[in-house]
Amino acid sequence: MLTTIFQLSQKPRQTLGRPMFFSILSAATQGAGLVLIAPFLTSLFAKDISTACLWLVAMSLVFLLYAGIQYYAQHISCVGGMMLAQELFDRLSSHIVTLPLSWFSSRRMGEVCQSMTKGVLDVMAVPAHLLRPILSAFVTPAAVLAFMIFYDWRIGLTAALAAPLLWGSYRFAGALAAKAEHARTAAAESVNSRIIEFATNQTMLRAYDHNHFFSGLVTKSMHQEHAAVHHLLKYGLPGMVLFSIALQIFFGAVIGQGVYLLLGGAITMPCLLAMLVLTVRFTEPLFQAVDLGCAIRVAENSVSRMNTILEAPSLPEPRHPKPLLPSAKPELCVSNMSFAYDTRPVLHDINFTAPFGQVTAIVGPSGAGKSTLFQLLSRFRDVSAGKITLGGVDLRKLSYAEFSSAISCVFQDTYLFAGTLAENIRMGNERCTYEEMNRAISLAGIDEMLRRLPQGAETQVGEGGTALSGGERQRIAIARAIIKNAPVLLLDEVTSALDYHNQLIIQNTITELRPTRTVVIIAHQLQTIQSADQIIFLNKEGSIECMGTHSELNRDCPQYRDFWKVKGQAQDWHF
Ligand SMILES: Nc1ncnc2c1ncn2[C@@H]1O[C@H](COP(=O)(O)OP(=O)(O)OP(=O)(O)O)[C@@H](O)[C@H]1O
Repeated sequence: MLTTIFQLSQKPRQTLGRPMFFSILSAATQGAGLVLIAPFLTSLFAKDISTACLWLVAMSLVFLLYAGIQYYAQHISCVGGMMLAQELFDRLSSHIVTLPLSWFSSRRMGEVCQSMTKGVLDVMAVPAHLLRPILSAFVTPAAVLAFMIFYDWRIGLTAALAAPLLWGSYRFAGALAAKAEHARTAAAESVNSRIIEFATNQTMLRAYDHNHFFSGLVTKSMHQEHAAVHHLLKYGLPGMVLFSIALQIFFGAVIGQGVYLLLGGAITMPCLLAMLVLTVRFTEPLFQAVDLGCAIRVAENSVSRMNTILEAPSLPEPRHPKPLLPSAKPELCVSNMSFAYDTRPVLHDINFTAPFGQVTAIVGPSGAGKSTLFQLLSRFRDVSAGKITLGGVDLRKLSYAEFSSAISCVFQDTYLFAGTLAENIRMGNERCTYEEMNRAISLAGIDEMLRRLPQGAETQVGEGGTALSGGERQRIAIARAIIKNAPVLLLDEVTSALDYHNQLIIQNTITELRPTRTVVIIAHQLQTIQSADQIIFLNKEGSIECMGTHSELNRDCPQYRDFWKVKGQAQDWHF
């Protein structure tokens, strides 16, 4: 596991190397201090008080040195642990943002949440709290064992022969619990996923009075986690018992041989006492290691889960020394493009160009693939066949930074971050001037709304923008996209949450932005797209049925005409 953490860390010397070095030094000094007990006891029993005093002073000095090294080791271990936690968090978050959307699912939310919170803390505990006792558990007994062999080779040899038995039972105890620990972590992730769903879908759950039903599901997954913990205890306990038995055998063997040698006159009583004291000190760190075994396995599991996330392939991110986009007025071009979710084809042989300075609208019946096309244009997914180019460059060849600076998106589900309205708008361009901000606010039609709020743009929007209406959230998102000032503007259902008055404002905004942007809109409202320069009409099969202006399609494309007729009838429905 340490090798894996070494590989995961970008500064392994600070996070693990130095803590390890000083932990080993501290354990070796502890071992040296412990072995001095033997000559001290021997001199004491021989009534050689002055030599005993000398050994006592030597022992005190070594323990003083040990205390100093241990303090320093503890300090740099904690610092190393915190650095490691920060590094892992940064690595995970910067990798997650490069993953294709297809990687995310409800189950994965639990995995990501668990890895980025508890997982990071579990791994941080390795250098911060576990490394030193675990290393002591090996280094201190090894130092004591070396001295025992030196002091009396027969007792030392017995201890050395018993060591593999201890090591074997330690490994066995670990292996037994590791599998159960894996199941427990999976169960904990499942609980996390359920809790995230429970907390984020309160509106729907209340609307359908399903809170009781869903909290039952949460409770069920919690019971599964409890069962996994019981399972872990069941499998962890026999290993620990076996290790304790192995320790008792070891202890018994050393005592037995010591007494045998004493009775035969081969060693003296002080020598036996010194050996027994050393044996006790030999076993102490081992007991501690078994206690910490569970924490080590938890950290091992967390490391392996983090690796699974970090090894998930990112959307390819090409790097170029120079920007590739040749034009500041790029057009979006979709050529022979098809897309499938896994094996399920959704879009077939799509061909169209969205020119600069024009508005291209994408319409079609539900399930035709409009949102999928939007995700492909905004490169949240990669096409399965064909290509999408921006300014003549394949999107897959553009770096994330270059692509992102060329495109701004407004999504159907607008999310605002906890903070002020101004902060949320400024996310589009943190360096925007006061004038740019005001222009975006006015273009998005939120100036009147801001005037009504007592704190204006400094009003807190709440997490997710809960303090605002759907339409207000959408207009803030539009202001955020305008302020970014990217040459391509992608809008998904922007007017869906707006009343007629605000729809008109947004349409005027689009008209005003049109000369300086390539605008692509996914629209469900007839009035939104009537003035579009080009309409792409997708059919139920996910192919382009026809394209042209509204009047051209109305004249030449019966499916388009029928589509709006049915939609118009639906809009005219009233109770
Ligand atoms: N993540 C996904 N995995 C698998 N299939 C999906 C996924 N998302 C959408 N689909 C399927 O792809 C097809 C197109 O969906 P899409 O959401 O793009 O249609 P749409 O035209 O935007 O529909 P609507 O107007 O109802 O929002 C649908 O049949 C849908 O079931």
